Amino acid sequence: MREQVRTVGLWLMTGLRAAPFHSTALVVMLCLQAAIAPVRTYGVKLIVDGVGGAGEGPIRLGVVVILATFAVAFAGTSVDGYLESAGADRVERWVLSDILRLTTHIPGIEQHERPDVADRLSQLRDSARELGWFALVLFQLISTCVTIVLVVAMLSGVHPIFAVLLVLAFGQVWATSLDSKWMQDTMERMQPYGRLVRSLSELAREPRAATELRVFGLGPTLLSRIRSLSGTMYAGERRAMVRGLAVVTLAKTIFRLAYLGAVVYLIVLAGRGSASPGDLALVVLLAPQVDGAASEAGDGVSRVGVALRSFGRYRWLRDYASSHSWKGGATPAHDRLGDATPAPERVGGVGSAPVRLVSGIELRDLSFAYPGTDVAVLDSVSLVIPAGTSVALVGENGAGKSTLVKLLSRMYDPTSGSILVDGVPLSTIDPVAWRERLSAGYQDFVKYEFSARLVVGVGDLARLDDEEALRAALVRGEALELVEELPRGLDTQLGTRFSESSELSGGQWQRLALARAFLRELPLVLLLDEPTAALDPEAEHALYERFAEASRVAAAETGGITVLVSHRFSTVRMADLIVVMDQGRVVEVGSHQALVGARGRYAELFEVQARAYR
Ligand SMILES: Nc1ncnc2c1ncn2[C@@H]1O[C@H](COP(=O)(O)OP(=O)(O)OP(=O)(O)O)[C@@H](O)[C@H]1O
Repeated sequence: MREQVRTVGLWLMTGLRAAPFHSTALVVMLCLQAAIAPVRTYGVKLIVDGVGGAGEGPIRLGVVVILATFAVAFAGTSVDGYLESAGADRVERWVLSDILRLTTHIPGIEQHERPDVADRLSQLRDSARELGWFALVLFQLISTCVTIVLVVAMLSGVHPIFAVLLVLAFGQVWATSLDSKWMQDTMERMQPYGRLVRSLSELAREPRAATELRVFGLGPTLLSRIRSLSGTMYAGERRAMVRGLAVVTLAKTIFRLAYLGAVVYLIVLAGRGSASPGDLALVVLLAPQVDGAASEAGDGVSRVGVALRSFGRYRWLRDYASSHSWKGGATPAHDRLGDATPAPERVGGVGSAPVRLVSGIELRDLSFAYPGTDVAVLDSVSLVIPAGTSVALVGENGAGKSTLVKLLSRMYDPTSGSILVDGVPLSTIDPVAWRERLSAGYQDFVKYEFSARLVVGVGDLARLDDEEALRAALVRGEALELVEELPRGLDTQLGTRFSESSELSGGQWQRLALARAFLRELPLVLLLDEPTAALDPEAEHALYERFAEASRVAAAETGGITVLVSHRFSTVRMADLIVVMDQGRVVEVGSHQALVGARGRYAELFEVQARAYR
């Protein structure tokens, strides 16, 4: 119940913050409109009673009442459409930007890599439109409730027996909301199918997948998979729809029969002189209003249910973002989904990042399992990386190299053990400040579809307009010539999405990604995770020579460390320290010469590659 109250609180707060004027004006308009039909019917009753002998007074009042309702209806139809859509747009835009703000401000990447969390986030984005319509949904329900209260009050004034109809009207509301709940549950259950259909459909349209799909003749298979998944989804939804329709029809039939019975009873009373003709007119004219209002209230309740679910997800994201904000420097405990436990306070609070390394980085008995799993991907890793060294991580696929790189950039904190930066636990250093001291290049780099200047400049936004710095980074990334050949040089739009843009090859994109990594001068840690996989051997060799030079400068000036992940031993051998990993453990550490001399795992792997080149 407390959770529900918090969700409703968030709902109201969001509407009032995002569209205060529209929300308030809409409430007033809808309440006035809700009163129109019953009040107008009351005007008719006054006229009928006046004509039936009650005199001119009721007739005059009845006419005034009816004219007033027409005036309010006219004013309402002129402005409420605008209020509804403008208010809904404002709320939707506000919520969408808040979702983006919340997700981008989470320092870690768990929410992107953990399927159950990513699933919830995608559900939330899908329901952003529903959040936008929140004001309309809520206010329509309020308006319908006002109608019901007025109508039932009038009917009870005629005879108390009509109050019983209220109970049956709520039976209708309950049936409609049950119908909606079943439908929502089904749609939620079907959501993974929906997402799969969407991702398969995107795959079929994706230009980068076009060649492979054709070579492997995957088109028909993809199509039949999409059809079968859609079939499963629609069958589930149809079942829920039929079940809901049966319950709603039953409730409506009971209500209408009861109302009919009440009207017949009133006719009998009128025959005995216990009810006026105006009372009879009132009851007959109010019949469709009660029926309509009961159905509308049912729809309103079910839409409120949908909106509450959406706002429940929105609230969950807010809680998740706050418990994963790493306040106090600590990452949250690996929580169960939905149980977003607050981050434990850390003694000493957040530390700032050092400006230079004196002793280096030490991994002390470090183990790590990805959140939501209990497989130790890194297992009791202990390693000392002295300041000013370059270290290469090697090992078979899945050995844990990229995971270690993620931990060094504090995308995650270790499950146990620690990373010490000059003796200070990395988990106590502000992640944003720490990342300002890093730079990185990855194999699966991002192809930002920006201008070439920005593609490189995002590596250090402060130096976006520093031509000299950009040029130096391009030289180091072996990308200067490539940019000079672009139609508008650094200001050329890259990618395929704009008519004036230039598309690059995979290797050319990677050179720009490397230039980006080299833009930040003298980082304390330069992380290179297979950053040259798409380069030709000549470019790769030239690049590593420059990169070795850059690491020497960084080493001398700041004690900076370079961490390189690579499967190519010709580059690995240049590193001061080579770390061989196997199934999450460090199995050998040493220089190239020492490890070849030791005739262990490294020597074996090196020999296999060297033989292939002979
Ligand atoms: N987000 C994730 N969630 C759960 N498990 C993961 C995740 N990312 C990687 N793993 C698992 O962690 C293990 C180590 O993966 P990692 O990417 O660190 O290996 P790697 O040594 O870099 O491999 P490669 O040489 O293929 O790049 C693998 O078994 C992988 O399945």
